[in-house]
Amino acid sequence: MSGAIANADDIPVVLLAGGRSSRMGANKAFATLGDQSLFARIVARIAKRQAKPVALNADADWPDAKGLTLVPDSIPGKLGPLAGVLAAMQYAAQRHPQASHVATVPIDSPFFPEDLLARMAEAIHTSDEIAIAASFDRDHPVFGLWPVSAAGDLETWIVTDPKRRVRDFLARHKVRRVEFPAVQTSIGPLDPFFNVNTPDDLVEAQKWLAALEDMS
Ligand SMILES: Nc1nc2c(ncn2[C@@H]2O[C@H](COP(=O)(O)OP(=O)(O)OP(=O)(O)O)[C@@H](O)[C@H]2O)c(=O)[nH]1
Repeated sequence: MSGAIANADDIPVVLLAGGRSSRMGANKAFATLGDQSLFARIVARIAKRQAKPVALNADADWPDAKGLTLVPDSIPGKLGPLAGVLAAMQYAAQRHPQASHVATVPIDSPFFPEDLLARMAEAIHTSDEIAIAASFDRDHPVFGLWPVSAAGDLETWIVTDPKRRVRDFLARHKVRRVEFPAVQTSIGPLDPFFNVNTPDDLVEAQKWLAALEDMS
């Protein structure tokens, strides 16, 4: 059954790159994996099979946005990924008024599925539904399709809910969870949403990258 969003290419994509990178100790977007920064790798991975990213949600002093529109959080204070989701929704409402949804992709998950947006778009049936990615029975809401119409509710929730738990926000809306399979590699099954938070994660990511390159 096809959903209300027929073409994933029409969905604006915003990269989430705010936050503190406190576990990495330096901005993880510029950590090097293989011969590229995570940031460059993610931009290239999206552009390969899916819509081109259009905006980068990051601090206003970001050094080089690679031609993407820079969209800082509208509520300051590094309040977490949902503050980036809100900025993405507000950006889409202003700059892509025909879009019912905006997609968010975090800057720290270099192996996300190439069919991510297509499958997420298929899962959405009405313009007010949220789609989030899942793997190994765990949700990854930073990979989401967010209804632009929910921006007001999200803004109110961020400002008024002191805990700002993502699952509490999701509970207020109709959510489609889209489960993605593990990627089989020579060293074992890779979670496609493996994310790089620490220097040790970066070492592990290098191993997964080598295993993936062995297979290609
Ligand atoms: N816009 C925005 N994005 C955020 C914020 N916090 C985290 N993110 C993004 O959300 C994704 C997941 O971030 P986390 O790893 O949970 O948090 P982090 O602040 O980047 O890193 P830690 O300080 O190590 O927890 C990444 O893509 C971050 O760039 C925020 O306050 N604003």
